[in-house]
Amino acid sequence: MSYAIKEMFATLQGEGAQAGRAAVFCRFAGCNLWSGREADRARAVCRFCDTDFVGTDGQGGGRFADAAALADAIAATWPAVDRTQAFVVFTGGEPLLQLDRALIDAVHARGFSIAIETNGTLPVPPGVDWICVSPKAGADLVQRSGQELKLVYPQPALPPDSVAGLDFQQFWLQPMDGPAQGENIRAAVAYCQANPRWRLSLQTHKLIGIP
Ligand SMILES: C[S@@+](CC[C@H](N)C(=O)[O-])C[C@H]1O[C@@H](n2cnc3c(N)ncnc32)[C@H](O)[C@@H]1O
Ligand SMILES: Nc1nc2[nH]cc(C(=O)O)c2c(=O)[nH]1
Ligand code: SF4
Ligand SMILES: [Mg+2]
Repeated sequence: MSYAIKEMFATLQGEGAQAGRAAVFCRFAGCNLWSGREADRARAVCRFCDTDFVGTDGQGGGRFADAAALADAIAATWPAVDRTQAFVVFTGGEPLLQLDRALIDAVHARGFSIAIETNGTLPVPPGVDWICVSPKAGADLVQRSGQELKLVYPQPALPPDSVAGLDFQQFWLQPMDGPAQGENIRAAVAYCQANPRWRLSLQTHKLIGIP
């Protein structure tokens, strides 16, 4: 199968439990909860997205003919000589529209540990080493287990309590970026203080101006 990639770049994971870790980000094109067009945002299921995932025109993006071609490009993007910590984050868009066993195996064969950022509406195939699910109000949650659950906050129709019983090791609240960001940060801090099972995830890459 071929893969449509919006962009691919080396950076640090900015969010959640792995924040600060060197990573290759591989951003798949397309999502099942929004077309990515601003004209459709107001009637999308997911309306607060901070990401351009349309097309294949970003840095390091393109169409990759097969798993070996994409895995080679990921390996070539890893920034360090030391490959023992090689780490790729599959994101998007929604990576589970395209990520398959062939790609997981090809990336593992090149020595990478694999993380995924997903909205949880599709099952994660076996072999992914670190599953981060970020559930969305109004979308059915299919992937109900993993390493971290990262809830963008607030989503009035999806309170933290409603997902706190799922089978994850860690629970994160990530303040929604947008016009109310300041207020959302304050509300998330207050929620974490009152409910210590939840931790605050800041989007640290935005704070320091890296991708
Ligand atoms: C762009 S999404 C791509 C992966 C997948 N579609 C998902 O939603 O998890 C990557 C991460 O950014 C989060 N995110 C998207 N828009 C955001 C916003 N406005 N503020 C804070 N986090 C946001 C998502 O919830 C997800 O955890
Ligand atoms: N540095 C950095 N960390 C991230 N963590 C999750 C991201 C995403 O868009 O999925 C992201 C991103 O876009 N950049
Ligand atoms: S599900 Fe993820 S990629 Fe899709 S619109 Fe929402 S935040 Fe953006
Ligand atoms: Mg992002």
